[in-house]
Amino acid sequence: MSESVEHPRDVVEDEVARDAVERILAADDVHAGVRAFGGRAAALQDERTADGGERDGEQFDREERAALRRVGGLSTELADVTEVEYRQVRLENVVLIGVYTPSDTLEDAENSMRELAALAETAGAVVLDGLLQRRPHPDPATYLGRGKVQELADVVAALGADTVVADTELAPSQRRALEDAVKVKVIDRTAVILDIFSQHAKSREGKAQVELAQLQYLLPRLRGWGESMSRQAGGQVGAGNGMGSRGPGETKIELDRRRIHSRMARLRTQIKGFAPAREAKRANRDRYQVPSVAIAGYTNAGKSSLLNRITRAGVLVENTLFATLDPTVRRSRTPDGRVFTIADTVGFVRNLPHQLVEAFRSTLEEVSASDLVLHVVDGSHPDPASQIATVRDVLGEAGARDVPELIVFTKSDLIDDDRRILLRGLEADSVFVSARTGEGVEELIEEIGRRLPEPEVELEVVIPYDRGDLVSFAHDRARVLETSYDEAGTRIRVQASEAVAHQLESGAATGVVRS
Ligand SMILES: Nc1nc2c(ncn2[C@@H]2O[C@H](COP(=O)(O)OP(=O)(O)OP(=O)(O)O)[C@@H](O)[C@H]2O)c(=O)[nH]1
Ligand SMILES: [Mg+2]
Repeated sequence: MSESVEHPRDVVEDEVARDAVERILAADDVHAGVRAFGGRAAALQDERTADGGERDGEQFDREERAALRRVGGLSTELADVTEVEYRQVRLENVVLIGVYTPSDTLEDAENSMRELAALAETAGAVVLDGLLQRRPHPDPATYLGRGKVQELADVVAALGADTVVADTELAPSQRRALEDAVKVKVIDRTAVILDIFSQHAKSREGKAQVELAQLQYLLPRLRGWGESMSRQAGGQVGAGNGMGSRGPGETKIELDRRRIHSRMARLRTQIKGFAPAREAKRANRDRYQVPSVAIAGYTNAGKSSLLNRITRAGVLVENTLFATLDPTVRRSRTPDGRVFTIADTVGFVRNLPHQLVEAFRSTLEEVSASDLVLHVVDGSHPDPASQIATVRDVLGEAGARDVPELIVFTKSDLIDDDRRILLRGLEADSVFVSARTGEGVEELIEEIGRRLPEPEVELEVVIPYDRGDLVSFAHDRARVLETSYDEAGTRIRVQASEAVAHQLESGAATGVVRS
């Protein structure tokens, strides 16, 4: 049911959209209180490195002044917004909105908006503009202040946008009120993230997890034309009495609700059904006590690239958010020859919808069962500290708080020495690597070796020549220190876990020496 939607990005269309922004930015009307961004999608690697992302106050002012410039005659008629299109958000030309409170700095608010732009683009949208309002707190009824909502409606009409995206999770009633005022579809950050996940989910388990999260999100947001009637009915919804309190629209919603509930129940059962396969794999690793490393980190941090560097595994690397949704587990070795598994995981993002954390819990548990978390941080990101905090929050929620963590600043090819010093100050116990140039990767693997549990048994055995399988087993699961060839078979000296040692002993010809 969660088929992915293709959003072919037409270059020409993109240009036209940017033209519209240029045109609007060229004007200089003065409006205070709402800020706008020209900076696009700063969370995406190439955008940032391409234009350096630098802007001074003057540029910012210009944007601010231009933000609410009105262009007449371009309006999008609202035909029908009676239902939430949750599964295929079908974002097209969007305007982003955000509120920042006095406790947020402007810089944070901007970073968050740029990230929202990157998310919207990843979902397939073209971002036309972004508006920020400073307020003591978001308006409970309309998110932005009432006056600003009208200005937003004007901007939307002027730009010909068809969707507004709010940088928050809107209450269902806020979304409705905004939609009524702005006359185009309004969605929130959560819906965008869910949309990206549904486009990127590949495995059956991933798809089921995302669909469950989408349905959970949708449930309180069902809307039909019966909704206004139930509002008129003055809180009698669901009481089932009184004429007019149960229009046909509401009946349909009831029906939808029931269908959603039963679908969710089925998905939960299905997801539970996937657990045994994963547990079997994990149990097999556990049996021979193969140490496990999990790579975790913010989305687009460079996790898959690093895994590729470490294992040459050919994992999908993409300059897009949430490229990886299905955990990949590979094997690698420490420099002294010990085997460990290393797993890639789904990226995190601030305000990761809690429905998703819930739905991906089983996947995240993989992390909590590991011996070491490589917490990968994009060293070139403008705000690594808050990314680190976000990732630690989610790891905590997933029960991985007690797993030893190694901070890995990646993309070191993009940062200078000052930046290194700054990052080192942030996290003293960290390593720097570049998946692109390979810098620091060997040191990282050495560090992994130092931090993984040591095998406890040293053993010398002679394995008969007809048991080649046991010799390769030893190479696979243990650290082979010495090999020589006797008449009776292959003599090897290994360091191994108890379970592996036991296996080797049982197949050995003679001369088992334990130390
Ligand atoms: N310059 C540079 N770019 C890098 C480096 N590592 C990764 N990248 C780029 O960063 C982008 C994201 O890399 P991924 O490895 O897909 O990141 P990820 O953390 O797996 O991302 P998700 O799976 O989407 O959460 C890609 O465009 C990479 O080419 C690096 O060391 N240096
Ligand atoms: Mg990835």
